[in-house]
Amino acid sequence: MTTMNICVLGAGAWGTALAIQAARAGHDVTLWGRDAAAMAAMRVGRRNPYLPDSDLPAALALTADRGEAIAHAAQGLTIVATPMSGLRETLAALPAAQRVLWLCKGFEAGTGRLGHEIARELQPSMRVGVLSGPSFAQEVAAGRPTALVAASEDADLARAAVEAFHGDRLRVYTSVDPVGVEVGGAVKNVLAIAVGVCDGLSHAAPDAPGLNARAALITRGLAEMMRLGLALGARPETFMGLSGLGDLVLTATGDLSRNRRVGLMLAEGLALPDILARLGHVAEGVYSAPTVLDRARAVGVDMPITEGMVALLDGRLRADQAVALLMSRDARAE
Ligand SMILES: NC(=O)C1=CN([C@@H]2O[C@H](COP(=O)(O)OP(=O)(O)OC[C@H]3O[C@@H](n4cnc5c(N)ncnc54)[C@H](O)[C@@H]3O)[C@@H](O)[C@H]2O)C=CC1
Ligand SMILES: O=C(CO)COP(=O)(O)O
Repeated sequence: MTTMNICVLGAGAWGTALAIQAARAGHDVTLWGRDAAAMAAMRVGRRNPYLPDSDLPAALALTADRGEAIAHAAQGLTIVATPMSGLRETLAALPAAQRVLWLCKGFEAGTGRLGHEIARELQPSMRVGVLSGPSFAQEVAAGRPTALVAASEDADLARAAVEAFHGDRLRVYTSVDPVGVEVGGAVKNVLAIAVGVCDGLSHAAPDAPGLNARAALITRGLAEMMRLGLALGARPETFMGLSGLGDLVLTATGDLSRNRRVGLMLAEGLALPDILARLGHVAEGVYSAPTVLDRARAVGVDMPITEGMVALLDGRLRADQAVALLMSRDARAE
């Protein structure tokens, strides 16, 4: 293995977990976080409060100086690990020669753009890609087996992602379909909210939605994700892979998912601001849902589950009404 200089920009749960993974693999890793006091505390305690059960490897460098972190990876690999809302600003701050992978999953609020579309707008010559797939940060930090997919039009960049993270606990597959990988990652978050709502309602009454409804939502959700992806130019097989079906199953059914937990709490009748305060982490589906729907409408794609979630998140429908609306749709061919 060749040792690589890697910087991870964003010290939340996922950036920290992958920084731990790359440092354990023997790379020279610098993790940047924007909160200087939090980074100083992490330097002393060797823990990130987002991942309270995982020690930070001694060799992992921690900084609140973004320029220093970027310079460290000038010849290596830069990982953008901010939420979707920070991707634009972070990409704009990078030199064009930097090789960059981002981890965020969503459509940008306001513009409705995917990560690769933002990169094309800001840094057309930059070598870029996305790392996605079913992966709770806590499990990766704990060294539990995980498989990811690195997607880029630049084969060398996808190979660099494999070199940075692939190991006996973390497999990294490559893909040449960043559009499909990004659409999967963005839409599954909205669908996970929907499945959380369904599961949260399941004890409300003997005829409440149960396991049958959950399986139907996941399957029809996958169809909805795929319709949008194909309309945006993705390859159909990508949706059967790790970033599509894989991440949808994980996020919709795994209680570590923040998006699923948003759905469970909406089903309890909690207000969205209270839910987000309780979560303490980003739940991208909340911010992406309206933009997923806007993009779908712009290309003439029907996304009824997403539409129901947008109405619920807006406060136009209650949780039970959003689910009832899906059941009241006209019969059609699968
Ligand atoms: N946590 C997980 O298991 C996984 C998360 N992801 C994705 O990774 C992205 C980040 O998620 P997490 O790390 O889990 O979020 P988190 O909520 O744990 O942490 C987000 C961190 O980003 C920082 N941040 C926010 N805006 C920023 C900006 N503009 N510049 C710099 N830092 C900024 C916050 O201060 C916070 O430390 C999201 O898009 C999420 O969907 C993807 C796979 C797994
Ligand atoms: O993307 C994830 C797992 O692959 C994390 O999902 P949540 O953001 O819903 O926790």
